[in-house]
Amino acid sequence: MIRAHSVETVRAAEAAAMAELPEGELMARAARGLADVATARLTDSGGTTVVGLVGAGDNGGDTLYAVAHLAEAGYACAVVLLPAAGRDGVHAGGLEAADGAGVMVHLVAEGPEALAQVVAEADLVLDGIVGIGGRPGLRPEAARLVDAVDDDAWVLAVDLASGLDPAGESGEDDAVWADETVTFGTPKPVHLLPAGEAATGRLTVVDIGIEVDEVPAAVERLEWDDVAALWPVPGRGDDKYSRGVLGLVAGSEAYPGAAVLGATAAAEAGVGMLRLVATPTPVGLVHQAVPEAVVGDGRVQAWAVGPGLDTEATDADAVAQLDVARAALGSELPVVVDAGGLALVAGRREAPTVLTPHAGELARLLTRLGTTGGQRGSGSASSSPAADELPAGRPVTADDVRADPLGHARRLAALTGATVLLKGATTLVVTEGHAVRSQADAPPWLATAGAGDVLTGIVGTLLASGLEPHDAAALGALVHGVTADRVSNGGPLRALAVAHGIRPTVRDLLARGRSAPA
Ligand SMILES: NC(=O)C1=CN([C@@H]2O[C@H](COP(=O)(O)OP(=O)(O)OC[C@H]3O[C@@H](n4cnc5c(N)ncnc54)[C@H](OP(=O)(O)O)[C@@H]3O)[C@@H](O)[C@H]2O)[C@@H](O)CC1
Ligand SMILES: Nc1ncnc2c1ncn2[C@@H]1O[C@H](COP(=O)(O)OP(=O)(O)O)[C@@H](O)[C@H]1O
Ligand SMILES: [K+]
Repeated sequence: MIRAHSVETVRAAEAAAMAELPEGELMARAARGLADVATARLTDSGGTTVVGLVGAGDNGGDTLYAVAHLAEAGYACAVVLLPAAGRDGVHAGGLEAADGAGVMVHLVAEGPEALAQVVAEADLVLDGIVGIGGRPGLRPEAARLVDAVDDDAWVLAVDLASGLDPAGESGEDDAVWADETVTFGTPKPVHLLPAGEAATGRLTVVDIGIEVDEVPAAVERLEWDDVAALWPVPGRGDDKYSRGVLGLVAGSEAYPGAAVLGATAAAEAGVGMLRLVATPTPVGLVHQAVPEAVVGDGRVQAWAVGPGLDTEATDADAVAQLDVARAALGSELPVVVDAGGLALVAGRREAPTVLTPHAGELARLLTRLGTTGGQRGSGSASSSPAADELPAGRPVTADDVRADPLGHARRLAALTGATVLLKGATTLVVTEGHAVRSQADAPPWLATAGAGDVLTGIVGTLLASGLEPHDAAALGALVHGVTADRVSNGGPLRALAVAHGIRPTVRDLLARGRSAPA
């Protein structure tokens, strides 16, 4: 599992480590690690020139020392000191090291054109403008230099891409767009959350000897090697009932295919037994595609409610199906609720519940439950001026959710007590009292109709086997995403193919776990 820690945790761990170490040792380790990564990238690309963008804090200090190492190794190195105070405005020890190594030092006072030319010549750019002490956004002089970076240069962000909110809660358009981020000690929330993940690029963690293992993480991400420990594997004493029966309330005369996708996914994920509650057309299709499924209501260990459910339909079959859906939501059994089922969510549910909206569904649900737009989510550290200018009392929109996915997912989790799995390129899993989980395993090809129905089938299977909602949701998102990546293999995919890819994917992930060292 990748664990990201808050800035406060990192500062405390840094202080504890510094108390035990000689002055400057942590920064020396950070700079050495940074220079090693930079050297590896320059070796790969055949690059020879390095430019460091240096801000006022210790992030600039790391950068100055790293550039000094690179100059000593023979690379042509320059730095641009961004503070208006010039040489007096940056880390003194770092500047001394850079001077001593023969690094060319440029000041902002030289003017934007001259500096843009310096930056444009770099094969590798070290972004040391700000780190965890930074406020979101770039100042104009920094933004101009960042714009001047050559498209082919490797942009290496020091600790985090400058301009991003270190907590990863507020999005920021004006930030460095890194090819790679070298972070120290532990990842920070921004590296794993939607607001910062894309600008972070590849994430490399350098060990500098700070201790955070015992401290709760702010954000977690399950990795392939976590699957074996979490995935329900049957034992000798199991039967189909003890493994977990899933009741799938899905499919309608209007959207029959969703039931096939959900049922196929559950069967492929190895559900003990599947009961389908649907109207005649989806029942007929599922009979063909998933002969293992049993039709009709009955005893189950968990429910999956919603794929292709038509809550507007009024014929007798649909009404009977909707009655089962409402009864499932009113029961004390675990439920995963998706698509049409979300329209039936009325508020808090005490039993284990996973809601799996995309941004538009989350917006509609929050609006219906009485939340309004025009303010940021409860989890947001700052409020965006654009959002504040909106009139209070208007409906929450999908754009509101996209601007602050974590804040809105937290709001729904607080309103319903449920685990909220917010779908997107990075899928968030939010449960009150737990570290946020963030999974980014899928290729963009997964953004295709029906993909969500497959996810519901997987998460339902995991709930039926007894997994906690937080684990079922994150593990389901991981397996869904990894399967999509394998099925896509760089090209288009269809939802049914993802469903059919689950079995070999889970088998291979379990085999990895068996061969991994204990
Ligand atoms: N923690 C650890 O274990 C270790 C941490 N290490 C390193 O220290 C870094 C943290 O250093 P830090 O605390 O000095 O803060 P940092 O990120 O350099 O920025 C603060 C400065 O930037 C300025 N500023 C703020 N916002 C701005 C903006 N938008 N645009 C422009 N300027 C802005 C602000 O000045 P102000 O404008 O407020 O006068 C202030 O002076 C950390 O990320 C890591 O790299 C390593 O050495 C090893 C061990
Ligand atoms: N850009 C993207 N990159 C990777 N995965 C994505 C992207 N956009 C959406 N997804 C994933 O694709 C799936 C789409 O599900 P959903 O929107 O519910 O589709 P449907 O309702 O048609 O089944 C979700 O699992 C979501 O996380
Ligand atoms: K930085």
